[in-house]
Amino acid sequence: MAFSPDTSKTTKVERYNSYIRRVNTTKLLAASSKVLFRATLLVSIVLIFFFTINYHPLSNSSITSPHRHLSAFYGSGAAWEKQVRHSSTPRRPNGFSVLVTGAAGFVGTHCSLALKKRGDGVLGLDNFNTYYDPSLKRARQKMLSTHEIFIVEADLNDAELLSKLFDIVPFTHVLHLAAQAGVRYAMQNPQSYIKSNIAGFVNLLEITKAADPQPSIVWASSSSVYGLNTENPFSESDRTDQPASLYAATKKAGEEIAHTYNHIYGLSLTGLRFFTVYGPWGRPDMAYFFFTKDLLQSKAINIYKTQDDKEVARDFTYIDDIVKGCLGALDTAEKSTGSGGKKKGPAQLRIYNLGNTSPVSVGKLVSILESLLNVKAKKHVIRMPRNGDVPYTHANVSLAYNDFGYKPTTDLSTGLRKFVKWYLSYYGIQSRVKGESGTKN
Ligand SMILES: O=C(O)[C@H]1O[C@H](OP(=O)(O)OP(=O)(O)OC[C@H]2O[C@@H](n3ccc(=O)[nH]c3=O)[C@H](O)[C@@H]2O)[C@H](O)[C@@H](O)[C@H]1O
Repeated sequence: MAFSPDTSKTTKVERYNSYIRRVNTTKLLAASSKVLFRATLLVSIVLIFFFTINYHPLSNSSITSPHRHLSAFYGSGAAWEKQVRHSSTPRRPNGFSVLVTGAAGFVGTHCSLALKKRGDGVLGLDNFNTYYDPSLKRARQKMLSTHEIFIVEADLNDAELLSKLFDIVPFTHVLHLAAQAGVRYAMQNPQSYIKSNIAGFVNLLEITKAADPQPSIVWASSSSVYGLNTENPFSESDRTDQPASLYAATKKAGEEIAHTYNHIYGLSLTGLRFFTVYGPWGRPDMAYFFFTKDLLQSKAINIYKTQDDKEVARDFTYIDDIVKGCLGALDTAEKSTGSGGKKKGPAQLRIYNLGNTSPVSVGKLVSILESLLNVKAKKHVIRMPRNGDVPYTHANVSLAYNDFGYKPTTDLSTGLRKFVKWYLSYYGIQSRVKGESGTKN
């Protein structure tokens, strides 16, 4: 018989020890789950508090919006609703009621004014982000408010607020100009382009598709969609599948997204490809604007040339011509065919170039500014950095001419003269230009 030790005592002791261990573990688990529960509760409270205070759809490291309240804040209160209704009510028979997104922006401000002046109702929407000097946006807002145009401060991605606006106002049209602009900045802050130009646009389309009545939408695409296109001039039927920058790619994506919402929901959509728009109240991030600033401060400027040492040129288009194009597109926009998100028939889908049809080199632009400002530029002619820029743009506008009589009438010298006059006046700079007032009004 094999030796077998008596294990009955040791087994009892082990069982007892094991029991004690289990009891201790259970106690420990209970205690730790209490601690865990409390910690989770605390973290949740902190997180809820943090997002309530700080969440903003456009928040990112380099662009901020000062308006960080919840949408419920904007959308509450009888006084607020009264302003929304008052601003958006047309004052002419059969006038439009237009929601202008990006109303504190350059093109948005000019279009809002033009619509209001002819008797349409205009409600603005803008997030007043810091991509460029927000004080200029505030000054535009102030100017619009003297014409009884109210701007709601909110982001395109704020679905709750947007639906509230559509609950209050039966908008006939949306002029969608809010976007992350700038070709070269897309390399620094790519996400801001996705947030505004894609997510924001889709959010707007989701709200408008569900609105009853559905408004007609006119929106800003860009000449940059032509990218590396070599046809000259650029026509709407040319290829646009070679964007040179993320900005261009998001605008091109917008055109495809517009197709989808038109196809599924019957939204009437018109995209306008703007060609380098300039003029009074313009954008400080654009070359003509910061060249003016730098020339006046005797700073050197970089003038780009192509990789094969050719001059870079743009079809610079004056703001008043663009405004006429936007109003023409709104006036000829057919009604959307859906209601409450259901398509009832085919709807209009359009794309137009809005350019000047007359490209001018950047060198020529600088020499016009030199003569208007009466200064000599310190020019550095350098090869265009590989940052999304294209060598030239040139619009064929015959489609817009045929459909709504679009005909640009302002040449670059005339337009820049008006810009310089505004610039000197706005910044209170003593004029060196004969006959120009340099006092801020
Ligand atoms: O049509 C559009 O859809 C776009 O137009 C505008 O882009 P662009 O045509 O690139 O205008 P802008 O930056 O003023 O540069 C003008 C010229 O100066 C050259 N340029 C620029 C900077 C510089 O330091 N030196 C220089 O030579 C530069 O190479 C270019 O040839 C809008 O900004 C954009 O948001 C979008 O709307």
